[in-house]
Amino acid sequence: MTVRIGTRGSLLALAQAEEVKARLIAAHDHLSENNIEIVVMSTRGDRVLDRPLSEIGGKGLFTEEIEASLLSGDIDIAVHSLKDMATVLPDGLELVCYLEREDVRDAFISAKAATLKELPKGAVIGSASLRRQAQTLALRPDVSVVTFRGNVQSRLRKLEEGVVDATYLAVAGLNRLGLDDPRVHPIPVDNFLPAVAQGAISIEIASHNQTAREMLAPLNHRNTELCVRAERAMLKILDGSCRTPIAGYATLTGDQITLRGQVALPDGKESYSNTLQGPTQDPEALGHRLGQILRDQAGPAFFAKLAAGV
Ligand SMILES: NCc1[nH]cc(CCC(=O)O)c1CC(=O)O
Repeated sequence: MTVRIGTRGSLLALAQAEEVKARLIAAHDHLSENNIEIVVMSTRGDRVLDRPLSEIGGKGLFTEEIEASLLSGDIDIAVHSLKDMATVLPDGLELVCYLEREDVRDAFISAKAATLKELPKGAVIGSASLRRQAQTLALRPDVSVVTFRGNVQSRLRKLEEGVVDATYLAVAGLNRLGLDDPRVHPIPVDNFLPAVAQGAISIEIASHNQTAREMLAPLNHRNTELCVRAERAMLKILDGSCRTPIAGYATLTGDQITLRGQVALPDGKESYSNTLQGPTQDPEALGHRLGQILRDQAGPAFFAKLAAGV
């Protein structure tokens, strides 16, 4: 039997698929280079590069083709950056495995300054993430944020070409690619709360695929799973559409999860944050509660402004 791993074709996605392959081989005597195949797929999100993700319709953008192949049995498992995954999966699919989370922080990337604060007045920052845009404008209302998409390498190239003065990338992605660059300045999470599930790799299977489920069980990192489940439950309450700037980060101490969350307007002029603790028995309940608290805190006027496209 050959195990087929589906993935997107970016260098980061490939590195993540290779990591899962190596872990499977290490965990199972019957698996080797000879019976695990990495199947590279192109998704709509990879092909449309000239528009912000929030405009093309975030949900399923990077996953549709891969998920169809899981359901048809053309592949057995799919490896994803969990932060790119919708909170509700199509029927018949499941996330069954979470690898230990990498560095969760964003990095500020610039040759001109080590922090956003030190950038010259009116600087131009490239980012397609509404969250990073909102967090940036909240700290520096004078800068402009321009849409800036593409894979990690192409974004670094645009920085080199001087298209922008700075950009952001997740430290996890840079680490997985082995990129060590003097322009990379990790930002403390307290100053710039990361995206929900940032730094976590998750593995999706068709629910009926018992073989895949059992094969992946030894790869699961329980603490990561509990934290990202709480984060994603919060995200689900606040917005499934990717049009709301949302940040969330959970940590675990003993049997308690501490979950921090934030919602903001894209222009950075309004932002609401809160922190809540709850037991590891029910990460979803914690996420739901914090999501509801943030929704009440922000109030109907906030969501009306969001809907109006402020
Ligand atoms: N949205 C693209 C994406 N999805 C996952 C990562 C980085 C790795 C991770 O967070 O797991 C990135 C690039 C980035 O935001 O810098």
